[in-house]
Amino acid sequence: MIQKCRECGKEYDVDEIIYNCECGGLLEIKYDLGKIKSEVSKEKLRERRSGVWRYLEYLPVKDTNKIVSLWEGGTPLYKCDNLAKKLGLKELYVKNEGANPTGSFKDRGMTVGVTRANELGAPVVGCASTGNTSASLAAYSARSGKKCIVLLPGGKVALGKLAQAMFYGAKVVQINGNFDQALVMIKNLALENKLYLLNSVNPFRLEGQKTIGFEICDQLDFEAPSAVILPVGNAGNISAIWKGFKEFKETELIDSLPMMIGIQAEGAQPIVKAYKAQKDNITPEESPETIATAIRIGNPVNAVKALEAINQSNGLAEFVTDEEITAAQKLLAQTEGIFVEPASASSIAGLIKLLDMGAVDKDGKIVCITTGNGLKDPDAAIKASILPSEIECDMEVLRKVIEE
Ligand SMILES: Cc1ncc(COP(=O)(O)O)c(C=O)c1O
Ligand SMILES: N[C@@H](CCOP(=O)(O)O)C(=O)O
Repeated sequence: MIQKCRECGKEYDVDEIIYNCECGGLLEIKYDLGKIKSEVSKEKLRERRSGVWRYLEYLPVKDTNKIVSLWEGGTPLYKCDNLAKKLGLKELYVKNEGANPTGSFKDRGMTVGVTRANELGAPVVGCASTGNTSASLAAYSARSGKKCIVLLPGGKVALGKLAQAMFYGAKVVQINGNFDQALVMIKNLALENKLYLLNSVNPFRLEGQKTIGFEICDQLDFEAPSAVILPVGNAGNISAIWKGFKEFKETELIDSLPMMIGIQAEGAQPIVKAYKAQKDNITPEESPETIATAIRIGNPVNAVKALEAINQSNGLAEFVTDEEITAAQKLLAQTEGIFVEPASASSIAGLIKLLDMGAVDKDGKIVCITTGNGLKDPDAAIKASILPSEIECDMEVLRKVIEE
């Protein structure tokens, strides 16, 4: 197991704390997949409890006694027949990552990332965040007795996420700036050795997130879906999940790969623009804006990897409007009983848009990933709801109201 630069191929020992190669390229964890193939089998994996650590052989951990876990992963893959019928689809699934311990997919990354911090003996961890990364890191650092510092874009973090980061005991600092600026600042602190950085520039964290791909295949009886649709912000998740699918295929646990479809919000779509212009890197957006605050990101650090995942998989990238996001959020809640935060609903909004454009095969096996729980952002949900009627304690009035 080594850290390897995706750009120049330079290799680094796994114990070296480094976030970018000296050439500036992003790092990836590489394994001896031949060895893993000889060690794992579908049956062996199935004997273990579901969750991130079911896939231990594929994870960069040396000392299992150092694992920091809140039982993350093992999230439901709902077959959504009501929604499928409405949209004219044969087979639609929602992989609901909102069911993780802190309510988002970030927990999969943090169990591995904070375990790495534990192995390295790092006493302080930190991140910049639009909300979920901070909520998750705060929880895992509490569990492992580490100090946690989070940098947030002031006034742009959903209430539930802010409450989580504060309540788990992190030192929360809000900047008068956006997420992209916060990430530059916290990375500077990491380079000054003030903390161990656990944003998605950290390749160990992303290894945990690739288990979403493993788990989808596992839940589909070791078959890959035809398409996976997910929201894209800093773009670590789509890259990680694609890596997961490829590793499962290389170790012969699946025999095909899905199209990776990334969805961004209209006001924060650097990857969509680059994809449509057939470029392999983005032009950063200076003032990203969307109701889906989790993906309000203009300069995604993993953009190159995400574009590669999309292109390698014959996938695509599309944007959706805030109105389409809110409509999809409601539709999913009211047809399937699944309450997700706005960013997550962009996967459903994207699916609807792509179906209208004829860009998705209606007969395929489609998986939409919903990345965060609806309770994270109560303001957005309440704004989009019909408010309760208020009445006196009078049965006559009540009867009238319920008939309206
Ligand atoms: C709920 C939610 N969905 C999607 C994303 C986007 O994930 P990524 O940054 O890995 O692209 C994030 C965070 O970025 C998020 O918090
Ligand atoms: N949506 C993210 C943004 C940060 O992304 P990361 O994957 O680099 O941590 C968040 O929840 O903060």
